[in-house]
Amino acid sequence: MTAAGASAAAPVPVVELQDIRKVYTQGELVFEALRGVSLTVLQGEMVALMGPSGSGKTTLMQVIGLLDRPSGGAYHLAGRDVTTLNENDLARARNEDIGFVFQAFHLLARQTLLENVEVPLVYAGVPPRERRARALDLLERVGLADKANSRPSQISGGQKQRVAVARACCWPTNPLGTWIPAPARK
Ligand SMILES: Nc1ncnc2c1ncn2[C@@H]1O[C@H](COP(=O)(O)OP(=O)(O)OP(=O)(O)O)[C@@H](O)[C@H]1O
Repeated sequence: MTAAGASAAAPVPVVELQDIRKVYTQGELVFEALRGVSLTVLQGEMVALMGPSGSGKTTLMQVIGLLDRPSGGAYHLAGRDVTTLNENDLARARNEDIGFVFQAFHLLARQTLLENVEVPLVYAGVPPRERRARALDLLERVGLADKANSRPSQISGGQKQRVAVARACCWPTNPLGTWIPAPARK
């Protein structure tokens, strides 16, 4: 037996940080919140970021989530250098490549759960019928399809979190470019 054809495909790096630094300045005060963070997250990997209060977890997540720019270092997201993107391209990358579940959920109070989940697809210009179908599919996956027309004020904290998870998964493509439909339902 030869090795050729027997080896599994190499895992694809999705997040690659090299020597990331973040400096906050307030007038004369300069504070170095990140001092050279290097991290690689492969496709399909689950990573938990842990550290004492004030150690820079939020700062790092804001950099990874393209909500803030690093002061130095290199960041490649799904193989693309994102440190040089302009604001429009950053907004597009946030919409297409990143899903966020915020601690406080940040659901839109006046919109239904279905409309909340649809939001990333509205920004991406996906036609209404398709985005409704996708959002409903995601609500089904988190067990909330029967509450699609409820508002955030009518559901529990755990249910809000599930809606936020569904919204975070609701992007036009995943970082590597494919939409994975739910398995057929009986
Ligand atoms: N906008 C800012 N201006 C100046 N300093 C900041 C700013 N944001 C955060 N910091 C400082 O940077 C450091 C890292 O903050 P960060 O919020 O990333 O920590 P954290 O690990 O998420 O903390 P916690 O677990 O308490 O939420 C802290 O010392 C904080 O005071």
